[in-house]
Amino acid sequence: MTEDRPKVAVLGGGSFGTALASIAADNGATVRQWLRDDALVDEINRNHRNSRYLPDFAINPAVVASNDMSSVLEGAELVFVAIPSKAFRTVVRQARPWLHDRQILVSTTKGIQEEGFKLMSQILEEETGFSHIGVLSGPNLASEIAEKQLTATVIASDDALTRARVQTALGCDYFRVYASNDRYGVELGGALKNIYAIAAGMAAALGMGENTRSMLMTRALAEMSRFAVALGANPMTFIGLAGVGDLIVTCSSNRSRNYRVGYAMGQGRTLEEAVDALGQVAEGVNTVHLVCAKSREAGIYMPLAEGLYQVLFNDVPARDMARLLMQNEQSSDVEFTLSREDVKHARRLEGNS
Ligand SMILES: NC(=O)c1ccc[n+]([C@@H]2O[C@H](COP(=O)([O-])OP(=O)(O)OC[C@H]3O[C@@H](n4cnc5c(N)ncnc54)[C@H](O)[C@@H]3O)[C@@H](O)[C@H]2O)c1
Ligand SMILES: O=P(O)(O)OC[C@H](O)CO
Repeated sequence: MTEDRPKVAVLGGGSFGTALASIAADNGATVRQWLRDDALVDEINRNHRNSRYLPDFAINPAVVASNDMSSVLEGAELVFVAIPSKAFRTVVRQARPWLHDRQILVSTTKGIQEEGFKLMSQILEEETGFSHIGVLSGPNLASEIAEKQLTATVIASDDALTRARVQTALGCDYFRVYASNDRYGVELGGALKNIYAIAAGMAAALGMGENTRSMLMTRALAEMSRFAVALGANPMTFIGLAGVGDLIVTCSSNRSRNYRVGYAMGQGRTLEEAVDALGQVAEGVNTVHLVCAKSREAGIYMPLAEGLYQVLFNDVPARDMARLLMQNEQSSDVEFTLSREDVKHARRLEGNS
């Protein structure tokens, strides 16, 4: 019976918003999807296709698209916001008149706002003041979800109702939803891994080997967790799907937009050419800029992010940067068990003996 079905709204007509809307519909929800583009609205409603963002995907016909925010949000119990970080606050403000505090609001966006280094769920909180707020993040390439490849994600919230409602609305035989109460860590993990995916794409284009790829991902994880812990996240979150899980998929797949930007640059394209050719959002380009500024300000050691910054914005060749990074001071493997300072100290003692 239609009345018993959860009512879900998805804001955003890109690849992830479209994939998510279809999962919720497959799972029995009544789903409305908001997007700006009239032609795309029409295509989704008539042909159940989104040829701009997910051309080969047959969208569940129960998804109804509209560019009218009020009709999309009317009666919605669960609202997913899948809008790139640069436009996130603007769209939440547009939606605000039709949002209310009994709704569950969930960000799926893996980016950071420049002003105040705000994560998207913090923007949801600031713009609404509501308490049922969460973040959905994990190894979730939209195009694989569209193929119904078996996939898992994380709903992170300190609100138990938010976690349970999202697990019920999205969990199905091809999509598992795990719960976390470290919203900040899960959200930071999703944003940070995009930086290293760009570097991994570059390394692949330059023909670097599997040892190199493994070193890059593992040191990326050390760097991400160092940064996140300095900002108050739980380091254990980074051994989960939204940490190492998302890092693995994004650093390994040419379906990742961030990886593709790095790959194109490794083949000799400029950053501008690589981003233009993509035609979709690669959040990591902006994130590396913001994270490097933040880590310099807070004194957090981030050699990989800094190296990538030099390659992206100061024209340092990627291969030269890789060589420079290999000459850095020898350090600790897992610094939560052996600190970097202890390694430095031992090396000083050795030098003096
Ligand atoms: N695509 C994925 O595989 C995937 C998976 C997980 C999370 N995400 C995250 O989801 C977020 C959204 O990504 P996506 O993949 O759907 O992006 P996308 O590039 O496929 O599409 C972006 C969508 O946002 C819309 N948009 C942009 N500016 C807008 C504005 N001012 N007002 C209204 N709409 C606007 C575009 O028209 C488009 O419909 C990203 O932050 C990304 O990190 C993406
Ligand atoms: O295509 P990307 O690089 O934005 O990555 C998509 C998802 O974040 C993968 O989990």
